[in-house]
Amino acid sequence: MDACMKPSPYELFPPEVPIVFEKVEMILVPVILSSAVKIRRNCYFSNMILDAHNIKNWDSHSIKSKWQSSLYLMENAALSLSQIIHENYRNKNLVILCGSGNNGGDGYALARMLFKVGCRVDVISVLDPKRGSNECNSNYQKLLEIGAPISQRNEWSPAKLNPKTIIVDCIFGTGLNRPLEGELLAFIQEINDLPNYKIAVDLPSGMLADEYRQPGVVFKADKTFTLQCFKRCFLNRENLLYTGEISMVDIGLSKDFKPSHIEGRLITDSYLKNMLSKRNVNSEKRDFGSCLIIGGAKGMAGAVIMAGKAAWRSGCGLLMICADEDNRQIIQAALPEAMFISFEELTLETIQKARSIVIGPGLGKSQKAKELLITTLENAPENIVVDADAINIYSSLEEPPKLPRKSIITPHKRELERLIGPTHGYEDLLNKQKAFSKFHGVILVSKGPYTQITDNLGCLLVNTSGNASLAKGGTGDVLAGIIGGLLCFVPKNISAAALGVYIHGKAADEWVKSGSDGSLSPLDLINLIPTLLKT
Ligand SMILES: NC(=O)C1=CN([C@@H]2O[C@H](COP(=O)(O)OP(=O)(O)OC[C@H]3O[C@@H](n4cnc5c(N)ncnc54)[C@H](O)[C@@H]3O)[C@@H](O)[C@H]2O)[C@@H](O)CC1
Ligand SMILES: Nc1ncnc2c1ncn2[C@@H]1O[C@H](COP(=O)(O)OP(=O)(O)O)[C@@H](O)[C@H]1O
Ligand SMILES: [K+]
Repeated sequence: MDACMKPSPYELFPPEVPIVFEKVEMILVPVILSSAVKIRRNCYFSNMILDAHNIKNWDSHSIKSKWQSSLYLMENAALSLSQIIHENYRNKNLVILCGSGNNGGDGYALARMLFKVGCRVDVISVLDPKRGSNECNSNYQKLLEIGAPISQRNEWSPAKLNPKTIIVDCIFGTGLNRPLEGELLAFIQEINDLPNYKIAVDLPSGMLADEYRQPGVVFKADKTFTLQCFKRCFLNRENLLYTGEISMVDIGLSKDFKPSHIEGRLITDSYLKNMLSKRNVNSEKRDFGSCLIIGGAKGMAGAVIMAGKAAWRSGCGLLMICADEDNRQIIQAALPEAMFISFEELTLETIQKARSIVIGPGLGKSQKAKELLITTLENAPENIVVDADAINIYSSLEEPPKLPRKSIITPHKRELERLIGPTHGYEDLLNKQKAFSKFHGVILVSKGPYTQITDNLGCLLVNTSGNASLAKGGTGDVLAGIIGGLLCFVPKNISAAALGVYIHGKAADEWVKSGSDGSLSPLDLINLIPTLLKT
């Protein structure tokens, strides 16, 4: 490509990572009708991660092409918000804190809709609406007209608030352009000290939409309902401290908007739907390839057993486990589906013939492990997952062998730092992760909440499934196994990585629907794979 020609954001992403508007059917209570009636409504979520400039342009574009007036768009945004808040919190007392920009406008419109259907809402004008945006002032007037209770900030004492009241923050959204100061800063600090459950609309106030590192005081929400798309600042996991759990709300922005820059894309349910296909009636096991798992040093058989079970459930046709001879019996008893070979029995032919390889779970850091890693990397096909101890050994080598192109490396935070070197803050980490992916031509899966995947093209994919129940020993082995299994038949490695992290997280999401988040065992994830892969 001509060096002067910047690729469009669409060219940057491979075709197998398309922009999608995902349709999700939600059952909602239409608050403007009657709370007894439930309707089904199709919501659309974009998987684009955008900066504040592009979000603003998207709003303006949608107003011009679809809504005609920004008030109509705001009305629709508030309608979606009111439906979700009514559905989840209708029996609670709410206090809505409103600023003077359009985030404040959302707050006044939201309060009107909730007030009309009998919710207990108090509204606090944190900033003077009359000196704010037209949309804010107009919605303030509409709320006044219906007689809803509105107080000014200086008339209201947060300290007297009932601890059970939910605080809804509509003070600042994407328009905040500098850290909070003076009275506002002190006000947010006072609110943060309260024990109440807190919700932020679009962004927690004080959070700068484009900044990975927040320089000032930010509202600390338990839940953030963000409008239409995932914001750049959410990429830094440290900001989860302020956002709490993030949910996206469809506000009806038009689908034909072309942003000038896309930070990355979210991995959502559409991946699962697009990637899965039924097996042909005349399939045979070799069509799905064999997955070879190398790991399981003495005393660490469990890691390869879990990775193997996960690969098996994810659809590979044949499974082979290569582990320490001492583990032969336990592995064969636990995984009769797999063939077993010891470290000594591993030949170059076995490595070269495998459709996919997972190396690392329970591998240990012995001299033998080191030799196995080097031989495997030098001879493996490109369908390889390098995980756990294999990453640690690789990072410690003075002259590491070349990583096979498009291999998938799955470090958690500490392993990532061993691989790419020490980092200073999220921006540095992301830049180094991207640089590593590009330089080595590999796919790096940085694990954790919102697992972030980078590839050789500079593409950033962010997973939306999963929860803290995954913070447990052994769940990483399961992930490596799932990706290894998928690599046997999913055509592109980036898709196998994205699909793997999504399924893994989704299994955890399914688990917490019925079990407590602390009780998950990695094996529970494996048991959930079959239903998630059902086409
Ligand atoms: N029509 C639209 O454009 C829509 C906007 N929406 C909402 O509008 C929000 C963005 O609205 P705005 O652009 O009005 O921005 P905000 O509502 O975030 O408010 C920004 C206002 O605060 C001022 N300000 C910035 N930093 C400040 C600081 N540190 N201290 C004091 N004042 C400060 C700015 O000058 C501006 O007037 C979104 O987050 C979203 O909630 C939604 O209603 C959807 C439609
Ligand atoms: N708080 C969290 N929210 C979502 N996912 C998490 C969280 N903590 C851990 N995970 C996921 O759990 C897995 C843990 O992997 P890893 O740390 O390698 O575990 P182990 O080495 O013990 O198998 C990763 O897929 C990671 O993304
Ligand atoms: K807000």
